[in-house]
Amino acid sequence: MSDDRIEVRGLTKTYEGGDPRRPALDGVDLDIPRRRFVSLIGPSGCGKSTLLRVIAGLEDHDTGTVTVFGSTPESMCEAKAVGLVPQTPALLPWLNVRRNVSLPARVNRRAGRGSEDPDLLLRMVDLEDAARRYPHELSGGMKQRVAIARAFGLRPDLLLMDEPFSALDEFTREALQLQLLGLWERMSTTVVFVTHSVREAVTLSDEVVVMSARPGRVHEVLPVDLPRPRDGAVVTGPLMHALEDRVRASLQSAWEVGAAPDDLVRR
Ligand SMILES: Nc1ncnc2c1ncn2[C@@H]1O[C@H](COP(=O)(O)OP(=O)(O)OP(=O)(O)O)[C@@H](O)[C@H]1O
Repeated sequence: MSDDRIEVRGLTKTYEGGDPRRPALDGVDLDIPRRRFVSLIGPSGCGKSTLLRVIAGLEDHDTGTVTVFGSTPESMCEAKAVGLVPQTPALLPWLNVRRNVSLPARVNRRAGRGSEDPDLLLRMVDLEDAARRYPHELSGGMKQRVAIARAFGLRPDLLLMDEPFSALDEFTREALQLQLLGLWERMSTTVVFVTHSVREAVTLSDEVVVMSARPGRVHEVLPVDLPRPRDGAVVTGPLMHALEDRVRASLQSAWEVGAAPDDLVRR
C-alpha cells in the first residue's frame, strides 16, 4: 500500500440483480501515481463510471482492493479529499455563481482543510463577469465551468470527472479543456477523467487507460508523451495524431475482446 498512488487490485463488482456471469468490473488492476492526469476510455458499459464511483468511495465492490494514497476510498471521501464532477453539473439554483464556487470554502473549514480563493477560480475559468448571475441564467458550458471551479475549490487530492464535457459543442469543449489543464497544473491535483473522445483523452492526459467490456477490465495503459503545455502547436502536431491512432487501435482491439464469445472471454 503506497501513499503516492491509487492502487486498484483484482477489483470485481456485480450490481445487485445483475448477471453474475457479466460483472460490471471483472479483475481490474490499475496504478495511478499522484498528480497525474489519467483518462479512462472504452466501449459503453465497460465499467468506467463504476470504477470511478468505487474509487470515490460511493460504490461498494465485491472482491479486490482499492487504496487511494494509502487510505480507503471511504476515509478519503469523509475527509473531503475527493471531488467528483458529473456529466450534468449539480449547482445550487438559489446561490449565484460566486456563492456556488465559494461553497467548498465553508465545507472545508468544517473538515479542517484549506480551500482556494473563489475569485481566483472564477478568473481561471473566465467567469468573473458572471459572478452575480444565477445558474438558470447560464449556458451549459458556463454551468460546467462553475462546477469545475467549485470542485477545485475544495483543493481535493483527487478529482474524478465523469464525461464532464460530453454535452458541449466542440468549440466550448476545447476551451474548457484548456481551462481545466490550467487549473490542474496550478493545483497539482490527481485527475481521473472518463471520456468517449479519443482526442480529448490524448489532449488532456499523461496516460490513457483503455478498458474492455465483457470482461470489464483494463485492456491497455498508453502513455501520452506529448509536451506540456498542450497548446495549439502540440495538439495539431504529428505526434498528437500518431497517439490518437494508437488509442483508436487499442480501442478496436478492446472492442474485439468484448465481442468474442462468452466462453472464450471467460476461460
Ligand atoms: N446502478 C446500477 N445497477 C445495475 N447495473 C448497473 C448500474 N450502473 C451500471 N450498471 C451496469 O454496469 C455495467 C457498467 O456500467 P458503467 O455505467 O460503469 O459503464 P460505462 O463504461 O461508464 O458506460 P457508458 O460509457 O455508457 O457511460 C453496465 O452493464 C451497466 O448496465
